[in-house]
Amino acid sequence: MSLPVALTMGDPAGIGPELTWRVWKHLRESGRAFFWIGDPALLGPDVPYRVIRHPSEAAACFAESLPVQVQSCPEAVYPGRPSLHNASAVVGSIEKAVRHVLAGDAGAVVTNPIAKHVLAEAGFPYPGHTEFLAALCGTVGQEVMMLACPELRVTLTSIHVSLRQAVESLSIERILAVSRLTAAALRRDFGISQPRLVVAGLNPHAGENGIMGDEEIRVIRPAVEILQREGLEVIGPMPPDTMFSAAARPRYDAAVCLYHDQGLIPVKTLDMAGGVNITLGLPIIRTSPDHGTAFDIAVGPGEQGKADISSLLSALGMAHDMACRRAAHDAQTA
Ligand SMILES: NC(=O)C1=CN([C@@H]2O[C@H](COP(=O)(O)OP(=O)(O)OC[C@H]3O[C@@H](n4cnc5c(N)ncnc54)[C@H](O)[C@@H]3O)[C@@H](O)[C@H]2O)C=CC1
Ligand SMILES: NCC(=O)COP(=O)(O)O
Repeated sequence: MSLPVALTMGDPAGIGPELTWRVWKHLRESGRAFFWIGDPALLGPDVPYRVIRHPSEAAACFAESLPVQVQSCPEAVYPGRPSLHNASAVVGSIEKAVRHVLAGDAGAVVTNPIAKHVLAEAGFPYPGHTEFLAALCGTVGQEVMMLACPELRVTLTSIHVSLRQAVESLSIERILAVSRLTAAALRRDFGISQPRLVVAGLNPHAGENGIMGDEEIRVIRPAVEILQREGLEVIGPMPPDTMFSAAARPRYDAAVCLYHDQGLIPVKTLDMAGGVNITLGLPIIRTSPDHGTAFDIAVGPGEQGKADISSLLSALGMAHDMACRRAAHDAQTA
């Protein structure tokens, strides 16, 4: 990918600023340029940075300085103490990143973590990046959350809703839409020409023939059968307690899961450090680390604390790989 990646600020009181400069130090010789849309005051005096006006300036200075497009925080930032008054800057950074990618000036958006409850309290009407990005891209309703680590990929039929809402909103149509989108992304962005999916069950033992819940009979199995008739290699509903075992995982390329924690617990348990959050169903590429703001370990400007940079590194690497594969796929199918 020749275009630089746009990296957002995230919550300035979280670990995003520390991760950003440490990841830049790690990648500065790699040629995989990114620029940060954030407040330079958060970087500390020892991090060389260069203010850029346009993403096209990022690659040339990347080896020497962290390219920054300035997004100032209106209020002083205290590590671990998020402020409602900085919400506008957090949101502004995301908006700018998306604008750059939609304009063709950046190759992908990678987001640093935000605190959803803080933004909500400040009046932000979206439960997370995923829904906001869909709104910014004009693709509301098509967004799907994928979490991926080397051992496992999952996609979700519902995202930031209560468990009750996730179950109530489960439908044949939703499983079909998410499965089709997952298969398309595996082909286009992950280079898997014949994707194999598994759809999770919802109930213990996948319902045990209806004695422990009937969603498998009414909703999940009919959806799987439709997908199979379409020619997709898909199995399920599979009992959720065994489908993520080391023996089961090689049977599929992605698992379609029916609520947030059903998919995210196995990924984060297997690989909290290396997991990546990917938004499917957007016209742009977006990835993020799988973890949150980690306010409990956030440190001041330029300080190095306990934060593990692996997940942000994986997110940047994944964005780059997806862009390369997508370009090759699109060129082949054009
Ligand atoms: N993509 C995003 O913007 C995400 C945002 N969040 C937000 O983060 C906030 C805090 O959420 P939590 O559930 O506490 O999850 P969290 O991931 O921020 O923290 C959970 C635990 O993991 C540790 N941890 C997280 N990332 C780490 C890293 N890179 N290195 C070392 N330790 C790390 C933290 O110190 C904490 O003990 C919430 O407001 C939530 O909305 C959560 C997940 C994703
Ligand atoms: N648990 C993952 C998560 O909540 C991230 O959401 P988003 O901000 O990427 O939409």
